[in-house]
Amino acid sequence: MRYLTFALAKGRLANKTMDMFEKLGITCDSIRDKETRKLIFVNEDLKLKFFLAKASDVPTYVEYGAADIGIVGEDTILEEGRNLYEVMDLGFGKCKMCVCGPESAREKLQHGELIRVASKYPSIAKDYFYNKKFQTVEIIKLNGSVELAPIVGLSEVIVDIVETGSTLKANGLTVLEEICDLSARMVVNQVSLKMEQERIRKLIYDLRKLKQQ
Ligand SMILES: Nc1ncnc2c1ncn2[C@@H]1O[C@H](COP(=O)(O)OP(=O)(O)OP(=O)(O)O)[C@@H](O)[C@H]1O
Ligand SMILES: O=P(O)(O)OC[C@H]1O[C@H](OP(=O)(O)OP(=O)(O)O)[C@H](O)[C@@H]1O
Repeated sequence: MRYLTFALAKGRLANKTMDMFEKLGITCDSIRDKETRKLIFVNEDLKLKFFLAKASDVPTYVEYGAADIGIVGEDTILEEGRNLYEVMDLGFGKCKMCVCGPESAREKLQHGELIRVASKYPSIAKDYFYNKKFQTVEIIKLNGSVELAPIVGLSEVIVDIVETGSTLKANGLTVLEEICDLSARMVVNQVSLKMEQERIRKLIYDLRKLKQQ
């Protein structure tokens, strides 16, 4: 039997993913070890491999077949636009993609003024404003701590993930428009889904049952 390989977005989703797999009896030695510099973990008995990758790279590994299955946020899937099968909403990692800024930016949005939009998600931001038609925007790509941008005058608004809203609140910002709900998803390589149909379908079936409990 060949190995089935999983690419997990490292960071906050990886632990929740392993919690979910452990409930199905799928474990992996030392993947939880915070000290380890290892990136790949093997379960010999089940013929499974897990590797931890930067979230934005997970869809790339899966599209090229370096991983059969990926677990990643829907934000990353939308942003990367790779050819994948999205097979399951895992029900954790829930948050919203929003346009945020100081209250003073609301009017600029309503009047369709030219605004600068800072985001880790330039493609999602571009699509959102393109579909709104009347708003002209300049998108500025950032790589993190995006809430800084309106505070220091880099942009009028940001497009970013909001979960509890505490980062916005702590920085005097607010949600101005909601773009979409997000959660963690399971994605599958298109060839793997055909070649490993039985094992992947069984996994999806088990995860669905677990979700209903
Ligand atoms: N409050 C939240 N903030 C950020 N991401 C969240 C939140 N809640 C759920 N998520 C989900 O977790 C995913 C991973 O977030 P995490 O913060 O671990 O990595 P990241 O900051 O996107 O990656 P990196 O630090 O490599 O840039 C996000 O893509 C999103 O789908
Ligand atoms: O609504 P909240 O619960 O406050 O969560 C949202 C914050 O969390 C994320 O940042 P992250 O911690 O991933 O750091 P980053 O900004 O450097 O990506 C996101 O970009 C927001 O800043």
